[in-house]
Amino acid sequence: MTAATTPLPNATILGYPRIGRRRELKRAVESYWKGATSEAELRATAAELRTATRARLVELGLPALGGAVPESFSFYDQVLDATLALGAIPHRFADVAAREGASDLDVYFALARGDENHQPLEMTKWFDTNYHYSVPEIDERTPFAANAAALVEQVAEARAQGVDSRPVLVGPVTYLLLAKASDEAGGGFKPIDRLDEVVAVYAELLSALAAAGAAWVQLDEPALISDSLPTTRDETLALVERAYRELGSAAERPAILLTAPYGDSSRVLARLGALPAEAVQADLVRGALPEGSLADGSLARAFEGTQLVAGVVDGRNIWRTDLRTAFARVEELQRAGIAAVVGTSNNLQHVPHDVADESKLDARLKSWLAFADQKVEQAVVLARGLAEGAAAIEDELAASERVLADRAAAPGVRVDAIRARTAAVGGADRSRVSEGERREAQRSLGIPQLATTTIGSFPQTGEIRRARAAFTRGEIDRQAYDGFLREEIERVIRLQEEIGLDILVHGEAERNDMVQYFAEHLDGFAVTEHGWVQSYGTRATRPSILWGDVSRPAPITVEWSAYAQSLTDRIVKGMLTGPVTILAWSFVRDDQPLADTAAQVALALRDEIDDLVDAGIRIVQVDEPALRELLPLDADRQAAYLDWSVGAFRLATGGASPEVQIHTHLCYSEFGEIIDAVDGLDADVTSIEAARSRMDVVEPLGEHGYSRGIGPGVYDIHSPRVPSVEEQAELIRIAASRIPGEQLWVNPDCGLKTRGYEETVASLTNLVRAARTVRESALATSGR
Ligand code: MET
Ligand SMILES: [Zn+2]
Repeated sequence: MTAATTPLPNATILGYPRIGRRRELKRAVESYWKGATSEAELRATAAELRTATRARLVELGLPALGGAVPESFSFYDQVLDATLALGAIPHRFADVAAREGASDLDVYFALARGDENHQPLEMTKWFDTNYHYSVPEIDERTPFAANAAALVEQVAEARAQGVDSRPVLVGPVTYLLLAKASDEAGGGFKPIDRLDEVVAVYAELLSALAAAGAAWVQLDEPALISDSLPTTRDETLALVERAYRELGSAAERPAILLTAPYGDSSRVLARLGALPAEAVQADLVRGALPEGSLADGSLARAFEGTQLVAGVVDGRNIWRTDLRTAFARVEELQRAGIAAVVGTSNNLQHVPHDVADESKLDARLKSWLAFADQKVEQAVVLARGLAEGAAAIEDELAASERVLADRAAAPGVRVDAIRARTAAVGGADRSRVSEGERREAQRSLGIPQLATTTIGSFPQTGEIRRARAAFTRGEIDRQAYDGFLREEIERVIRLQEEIGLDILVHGEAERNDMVQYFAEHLDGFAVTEHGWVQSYGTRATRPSILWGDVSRPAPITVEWSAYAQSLTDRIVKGMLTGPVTILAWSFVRDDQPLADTAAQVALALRDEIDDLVDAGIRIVQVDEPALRELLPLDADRQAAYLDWSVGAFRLATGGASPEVQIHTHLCYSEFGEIIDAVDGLDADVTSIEAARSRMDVVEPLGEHGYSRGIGPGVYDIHSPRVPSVEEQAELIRIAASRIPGEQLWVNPDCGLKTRGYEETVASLTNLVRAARTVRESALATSGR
């Protein structure tokens, strides 16, 4: 490095939400997509948002100078940003890039969303979060050429505002480990094979940033903490060492902050400290320091000349930090001779903007919460303590203690009756009679071979959304809204009868969201007004806050399911969201193990199943699409996780008598990895996503000797395309070649809520015909 490094200030954050306090970016981008605004207008809105963010961060106390303010804006996705910065445009998009007058932004959105002639880049979950990134497609011929324009523009924009910001980029190793080999890649090719070339392009990007005046750059390498990647952790570490030795030796570059967020970096931290990065961040919420490394001085030796950004403020959750404990940890590092500064555990993109925007939350609950802005303030307080001594922040430390004490003692946080009930749970509560006995008992349901059904939701039409909004705003009363929902249910039941489905659903029209709906009806949860968190691109969700002991004050879904069942002779499935998914898609309390929280939710669902059955429901589906998502990245923690998560599902469903058929639904493609866990759920029938992978999962299922009911999806609901009878019949045949017909169910990949009615009816009609075709040909060949 040519310029002398100015150390990072005492407080920083790894990134800030970029969607805008009122989701301004969503509106701006979607309006650009519709052609209602120009690229220049979109760019101007983006610049305004970035400028407002920097100003806000400085107002909250991050120093304007010295690289404390992260430059973490993205139009859509940070991995996609890296793809553009590397010029790594897949060949199949070369025509878009070559198009007359195509701007960088046109190429960018074409990759993200596809167009008439191009499938978009695949999307998948970013580490163990509910954020989805656009998966880079790399092969031997993918071009790499530095395109620093966007990064440089932002640095210049910040400087004009008087802010010396720190550009943020996904690091080279993580980028390539998250990429997939393109369809054109040769057998055996792995994107990471091209690390050296990619590092060379990063070196060019860094030099452009240095030239633009950036003092610091942040390179995120969460790959370092994951066991769920194509490389082992040791291999990943070796790759990171290779890459950063190279980057470190670049002639002209900003100082590098290398981050290892989202998990435990204790095994690698000392070696990261020894790299030529000027600062290294460790997630000290999820992770720890290397055992004994302070006492024996080894960490201090490794970090000589390197700052350690101590990620003590939780960037994944919305609770106020225990400042006293956090401060002690950073001070301890400093006392051990390490140049430690205060940071967050990860980018704050996973939390909402500002608690102050919530006008309807209970004031007491509100005082316990910290969204992004409050987290920044907390980091700033800790930093002041480092600079001026603990006495200078004693008021804040004491206030933080009071918040924790208030939270611990508040009514509803610990409810004796609920605790007594979970304490009394025994193994028997988690087990039903044997699978075989249940199969026998369920014969009375009269379910045919290759039974057809759906996953639960039917299209959420504009009419449904308008009715719900009118009800929420008080424009129509409960009676009118209920009447509307009943009509909707009746319509959906009649439609399914006409299409000829075997097992019906009520359609879930009453649900705004499969988790929030339950959160709104359970004690122990709160919902926010503006607590939006980006899920992917312009999509955001509003996770509920699980703050107290959970119980069910009254039945939730029974009225709707029972009404649907009263309309038809066919079986209507009851439809619940499972305990793990409810936890995964909410902000959960951090004052007790997740396993305990899950058990409370499970008992509430157990009561709901009881009531459903009493009301005449004979099949209940408990959805667990997030089962895989919460699987820890750290292999050592996976067994314990599967144990409690599977246990919670079994506790929810374990009270159902043998003749009640329990279904579950999981939607993700890496199903093969957790077949044992799925088997452990002990559900009678499981529906899974399989259409896009053309039934890849039936192979491992066959090998596993899976003996339960299984419905591999034959209709990909992610697109409006209508799959033909023959196409769906072919998928059923592939499944039937590995799985006995008695076990096989025929269903779509997932719920239909995002689809329109026209394509849904056509696709389901074909699905029912496909099942009939295969049934008939099977009967013909078996001579029955
Ligand atoms: C993301 S899984 C969705 C399951 C839910 N029952 C639905 O049909 O929408
Ligand atoms: Zn699903």
